[in-house]
Amino acid sequence: MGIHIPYVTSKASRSNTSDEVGDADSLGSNNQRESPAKTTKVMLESHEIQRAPASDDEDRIQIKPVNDEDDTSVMITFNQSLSPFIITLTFVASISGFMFGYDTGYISSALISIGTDLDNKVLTYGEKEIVTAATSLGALITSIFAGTAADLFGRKRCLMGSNLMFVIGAILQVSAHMFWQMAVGRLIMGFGVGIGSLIAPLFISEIAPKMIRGRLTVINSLWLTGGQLVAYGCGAGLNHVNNGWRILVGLSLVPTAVQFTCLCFLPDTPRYYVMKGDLHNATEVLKRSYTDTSEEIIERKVEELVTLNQSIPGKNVPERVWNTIKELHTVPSNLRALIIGCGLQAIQQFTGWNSLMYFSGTIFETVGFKNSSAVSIIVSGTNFIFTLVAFFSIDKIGRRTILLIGLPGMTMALVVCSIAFHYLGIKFDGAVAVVVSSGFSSWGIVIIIFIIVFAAFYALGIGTVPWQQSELFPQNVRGIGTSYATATNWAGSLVIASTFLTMLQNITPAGTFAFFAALSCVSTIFCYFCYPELSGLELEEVQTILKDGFNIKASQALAKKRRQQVARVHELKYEATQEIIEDI
Ligand SMILES: O[C@H]1[C@H](O)[C@@H](O)[C@H](O)[C@@H](O)[C@H]1O
Repeated sequence: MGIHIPYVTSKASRSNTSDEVGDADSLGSNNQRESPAKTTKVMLESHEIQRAPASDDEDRIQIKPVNDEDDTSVMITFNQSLSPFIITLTFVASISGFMFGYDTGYISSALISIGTDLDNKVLTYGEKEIVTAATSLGALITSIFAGTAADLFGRKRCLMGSNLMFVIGAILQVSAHMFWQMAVGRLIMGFGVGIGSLIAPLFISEIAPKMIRGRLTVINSLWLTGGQLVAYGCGAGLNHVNNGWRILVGLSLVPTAVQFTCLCFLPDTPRYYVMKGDLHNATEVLKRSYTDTSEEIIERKVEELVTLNQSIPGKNVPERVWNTIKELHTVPSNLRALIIGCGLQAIQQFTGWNSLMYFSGTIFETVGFKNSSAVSIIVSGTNFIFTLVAFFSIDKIGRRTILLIGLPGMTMALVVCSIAFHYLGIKFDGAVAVVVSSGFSSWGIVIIIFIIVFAAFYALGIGTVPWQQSELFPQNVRGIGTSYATATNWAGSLVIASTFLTMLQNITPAGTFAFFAALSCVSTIFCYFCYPELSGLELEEVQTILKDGFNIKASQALAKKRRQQVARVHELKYEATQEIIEDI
């Protein structure tokens, strides 16, 4: 029994699509390789299906293997549902996301419950800023090197190294009685956070089937925002427990231990094995990832990875690193990718979200809410829920669209908060905030509501999209390119964490929120002009889009077309399955 799935040739697809996508198609088809016009056999749900040359244009599946890394991805996608092995790898790698979230989240409650436990005195605003910012500083330092380290030592070993940093950092904090020990513990924990924040999305993007790469990467963000939520929840629960903050820090050892143990039994990514010349392990991992895919396709996939690996120039490691850095800055499409990658990460941080993450307890206490932890849970819960909304919309609605909904929404919410803070009238008496109109205020309610609205728009767009950074860069500069972008994230986080409370004091809360609103507004303009729609695009298409400009219109047309094609593949898959069922 055979079902005919018409074969695609790039020539045919080009002639078919030119009027639909105009510029986009001519951009997308530049470097396409001709698919062999021969009959290929593929397996669908253990039944043999034949791909035959198409006789008429209408029936052709217009998916063309055009990317820089895997001609085989389309075939694999056709044959393969998501395997338990890929799900396991994704979830284990995402524990780093959880650690990122938990470690940046617990500090808000800990700052309140530490009381006089360190140096027998209440922490000043400056000391609070140092303890908070130490983690961002640590993360900044390691994120600069983590991309190169991942290529040298492997993604898995880097993640395991980050686990060790988490353990050392947590032990130092749990046993701290002096402010400086606490700060050093936070710094070392930050080393782990920086490595994990870069490697986890990279790891996931390297093992994910292309068509759902966006979603699987958002799983890491879901764990991240989930980690923040859990930290707030535990923080609220332990608020009145003596030394509760020590338990809060100690709890972070659990996910670290789980990840380390799991990683002992799991492999690295196929791409890393190929880089090391270990083709046997690369093949094994691919086989376990794509259990329904034929050996022939797996072999071709490995060959493609090998070809790509050879395209990185240089005889030895330092030369290759140097050439990669040069290529990142001198190839125009890479430079544009870098501008977008770093730009989005900078926007994510400089629009102020983390000031709420780190200091929401302090802010809500300032506006008169006694149960500040409960409000913080609502805010981080909103962040989590809207990351879930992003998970469902990032591939369907598209990255650019959700960004351009999110940023104006954030601007509006920040403007309202700024106005409300103005009328609430907060003054600083030394380091202590004093609300001018004491008692319960309706402006306080407005602030809480619009901070929640801000959280929703943030999580939907800019909180999630920048972590898709791996797709911006071609394989040969991906490690270093994502390192730059991640380092930008942590540099921004560091600046915000170390200046926010000082800003509140010096330019007032109204001024601080107005400043963030202005940055959100400028960011909307940046994204409107510079961020193309990348959902559903093959990686080489991303490069081609960025070759001679940001090509927004062309990218939108191409993304739309790719979505239609994927829908058509699913339709065909369904029809084929139906036919098999009928035959039985
Ligand atoms: O994407 C994440 C997420 O939005 C977190 O809530 C935030 O704290 C991080 O800084 C950010 O990178």
